[in-house]
Amino acid sequence: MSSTLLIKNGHIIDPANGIDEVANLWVKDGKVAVIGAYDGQADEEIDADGKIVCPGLIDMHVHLREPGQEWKEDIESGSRAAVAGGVTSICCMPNTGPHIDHAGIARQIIERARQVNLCNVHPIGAVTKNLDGKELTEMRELTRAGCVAFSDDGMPIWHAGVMRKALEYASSFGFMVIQHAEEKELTAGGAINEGWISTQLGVSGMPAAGEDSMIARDIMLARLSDARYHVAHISTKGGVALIRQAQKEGLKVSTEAAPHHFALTEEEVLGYNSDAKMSPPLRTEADRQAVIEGLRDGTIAVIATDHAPHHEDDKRCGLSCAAFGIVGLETMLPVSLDLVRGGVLTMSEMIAKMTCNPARLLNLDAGTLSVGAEADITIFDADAKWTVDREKMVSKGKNTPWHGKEMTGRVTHTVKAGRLVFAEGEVRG
Ligand SMILES: NC(=O)N[C@@H](CC(=O)O)C(=O)O
Ligand SMILES: [Zn+2]
Ligand SMILES: [Zn+2]
Repeated sequence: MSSTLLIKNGHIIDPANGIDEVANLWVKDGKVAVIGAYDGQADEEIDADGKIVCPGLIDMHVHLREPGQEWKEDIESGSRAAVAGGVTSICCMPNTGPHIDHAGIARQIIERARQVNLCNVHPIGAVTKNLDGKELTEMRELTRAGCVAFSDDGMPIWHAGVMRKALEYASSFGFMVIQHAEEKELTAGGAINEGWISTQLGVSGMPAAGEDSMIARDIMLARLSDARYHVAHISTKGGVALIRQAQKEGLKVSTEAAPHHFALTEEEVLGYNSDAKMSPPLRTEADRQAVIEGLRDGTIAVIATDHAPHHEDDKRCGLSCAAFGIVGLETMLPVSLDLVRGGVLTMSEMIAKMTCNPARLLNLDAGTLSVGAEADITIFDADAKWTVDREKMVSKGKNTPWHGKEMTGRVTHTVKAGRLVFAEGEVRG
């Protein structure tokens, strides 16, 4: 049976197709059918007057914790948090238990995500077995099982020889290696950024040089093999400068920034707040400004959350011992809208960093409102105000640094393949 959905009078922004206009959007049988005037009767209507209608958001850096740590998050709760945040496609990192280091686990995750049936879940395969940085996984097998990139995220690919092989091999079939850039010899034992705040608090720090030196080495390796290299969650001024230079040289190097790294600084940890502890850590104002400049000039093509849910027990044990990571899916959009309000990005540029840009890097068939495309659509009110309440988060993880903070901008509807999966503050299905 055929079904139609009409999204009426919304401000449609589709960066991939250069669309930026108030119009009607018709969805037929789960696909984008028409943008513009069209007379007809729809089975379902959404009034999007005064709202923005864009391709469903893509978050290419998420920790779903399943299999292995389902008390922190699972594929279902993570998918629910995603659609509550307007996200219709997520890439999940392999630091699960077991790790996504063989095809069977990747297939299981995809199968479970299909059962949950809320958003697309694309696994990222491990670079090395057990994420221990020594022996490469069966990378080709992982891509055949549905993995869209490779990373040992949580851990760096430390050995230069292993990294070189991974870059060469992944690139030979067009995939990129995503590096958690951290020189552990410099960061071991650290909990927050190294600087005057770590000194004042008496907490061990992680110097920016730990991130910069790994990125510098990797760029040399990417140059050596003309490989596709992507830096996860970039946080330092030096790192952004290195990536910018490598791109000028024509290397196939890209990066992403997480909302916390362009919105917050290390001052968040002054009250020993472990919900502001993550890896890489919140840095200085100069680093934050450099990340913002990188987003502005295009060096940083993608906004990705690094959604890293943890249980209370892993967080409420003091700054030094608390787990690294914060949740991000449900606050990604309003925090990023500050870039638009601050004149850093146009609305279309911001949306591109969460839709067509990650889709291009990962070869995903998503992130556009092209006629005939799967109707994954996010509708939001850019001016709606709401207050973050950790207890009301859809994610199992309540570890947000924004608890009690007012946000401007709220997702009102999320549509997945033509089906309303989030509306009126409720996840459906
Ligand atoms: N970002 C974090 O602080 N934590 C991540 C690991 C990671 O992204 O490196 C996690 O898995 O908890
Ligand atoms: Zn990481
Ligand atoms: Zn991560």
